[in-house]
Amino acid sequence: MKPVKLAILGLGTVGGGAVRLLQDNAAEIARRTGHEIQITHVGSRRARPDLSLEGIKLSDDLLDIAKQDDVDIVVEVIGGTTLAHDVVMTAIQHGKHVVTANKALLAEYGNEIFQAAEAAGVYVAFEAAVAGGIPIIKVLREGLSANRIEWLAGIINGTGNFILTEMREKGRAFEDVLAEAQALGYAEADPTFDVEGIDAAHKLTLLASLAFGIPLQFEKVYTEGITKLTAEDVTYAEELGYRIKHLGIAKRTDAGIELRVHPTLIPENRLIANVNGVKNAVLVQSNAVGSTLYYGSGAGAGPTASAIVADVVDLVRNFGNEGTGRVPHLAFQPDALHNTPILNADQMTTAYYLRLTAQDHPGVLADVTGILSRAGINIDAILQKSIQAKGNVPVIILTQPVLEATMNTAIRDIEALSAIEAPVVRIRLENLDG
Ligand SMILES: NC(=O)c1ccc[n+]([C@@H]2O[C@H](COP(=O)([O-])OP(=O)(O)OC[C@H]3O[C@@H](n4cnc5c(N)ncnc54)[C@H](O)[C@@H]3O)[C@@H](O)[C@H]2O)c1
Ligand SMILES: N[C@@H](CCO)C(=O)O
Ligand code: NA
Repeated sequence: MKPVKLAILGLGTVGGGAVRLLQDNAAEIARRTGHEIQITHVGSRRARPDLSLEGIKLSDDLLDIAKQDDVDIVVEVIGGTTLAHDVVMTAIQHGKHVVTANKALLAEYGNEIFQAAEAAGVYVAFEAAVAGGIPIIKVLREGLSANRIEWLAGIINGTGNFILTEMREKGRAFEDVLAEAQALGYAEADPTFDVEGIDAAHKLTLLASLAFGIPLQFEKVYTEGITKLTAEDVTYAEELGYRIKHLGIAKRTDAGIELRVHPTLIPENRLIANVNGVKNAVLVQSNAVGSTLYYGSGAGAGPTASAIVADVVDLVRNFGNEGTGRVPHLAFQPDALHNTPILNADQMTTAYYLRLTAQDHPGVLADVTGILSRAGINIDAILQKSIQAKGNVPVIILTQPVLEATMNTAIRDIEALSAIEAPVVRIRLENLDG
C-alpha cells in the first residue's frame, strides 16, 4: 500500500510528542490503517536534537509546506490564530486534510474553516483540541449520536485543575504551581488563557456545537477564571460537603442554551469532584443513555499526541470516502445546525454559595434571610463562623437554583445593609445529578 504523507507544523510539546508516537507505535498504527504513515516534512523555527528526524524535510516556511505535493495530511500544532489560520486555510485550498489541536483557532474561526473544508472535500479533525487524550469529540460525534444531549459539564483545562489540586492538597502557592504546569508543557503559550477560563471557553464552544447542533459561538460564553478563588472559600465549601472545580457547562433550557465557564461547588461524592491534577473529565447527560462520564489526561505531550495520531488513523482509514461519506465536522449535517438562542448571564439559573462578611449583632441574619425570602430565593444551608479580626463574622449561605438577575438584585440589597462589611463573594453551585 502507498505510504500516507504527513507534514507536522510546530515542533513543541504536541508536535514533538506526535513525531515520537508515530515512530514508536509505527507498526501498530500500520496494522490499524493498512498504510505506512510517513512524516515527509516538519515545520519549525528550531531544531529538536532530542527527536530523530532523519529523512524528514525541515523548514520554517510553514505556508510553503502546506502546499507541497508530498503531503496528504497537515498536522497544525503551532497554536495561535494568525499563522495557524493561514496554514490551515492554505492546506484546505491545496486539498490536504488537516489535524489540529488548536481550540482557539476552531472556536473563533471554525465556522469558516469547516465550511471551506466541506467545499474542498477535505476534513479538519480536532480530537486533541478538547480534553487532550480523552476521545470526547468522537463520543459526541459518534458514540452518543442516537441521543438528544441535555447538558454537559466538564473539567476541561488541565493546567487549572492541576493548580487547584496542588493548592488544595499541598497548600502550594498559585504562581509556583502555574510555573510547574508551564515546565511540564501543560499551559498555553499565554497562561492567562488557562487561569482566566479562556481556554476552557474555547473548548466549551466546540463541545456545545457537537452536543446541540449549533454554530460555534465563542463570544457568547460567560467566562470566569480561577484567579479570584480563595483558600477560605475552598475550606468552607469542604465543611459543607463540596469541592470547588473549574467547570465548563453547556445546558439546554426552555429559554435557550446556557454556555458558562466558572468555578463551581460540586457535592464531594460525585466522581467528577474527585478528578485531580492534570486529569480532565466530561460528564454528559443524554436522554437515552442517561449520564456518562469520560476521564483521562487533559494535557501534555503523550496524551495530546494520542489524540492527534488517532485523528490521523481515522483520516487514513476513510481515504476514498471524501465528501458525504465522512462524519460531519460538528456532528450534525451542516445545513441542519440550529440558531438556538444563547442566554446572557442574567438569564441563567444556578444555585449559589454566598459568603458574607457581617458585623456580629443580633438581627443581621434576619435582615439577610428576609431579603432572600422576599426575592423568592430558597436557602439550603447557613453556616456562621466564629468572630474574626475587627469583630466580623463570615456567614456562608447555600441557595437553591435561582435566576441570576434575581440573585444580582438580592446581593445588591444585602451589600446595602449597614452591617455587611465587604462585597458578597458568590460561587455557583451545581448538583450535577443526572
Ligand atoms: N501542550 C498541551 O498539552 C496541549 C494540549 C492540547 C492542545 N494543545 C494545543 O496544541 C498547540 C501547540 O501547543 P504546544 O503546547 O505544543 O505549544 P509549543 O509552544 O510547545 O509549540 C509550538 C511550536 O510551534 C512553533 N512555531 C510557532 N510559530 C512558528 C512559526 N511562525 N514558524 C515556525 N514554528 C513556529 C514554536 O516554535 C513551537 O515549537 C496549541 O494550539 C495548543 O493550544 C496543547
Ligand atoms: N493548556 C491546556 C492544554 C490542553 O488543551 C490545558 O491545560 O488544558
Ligand atoms: Na480529546
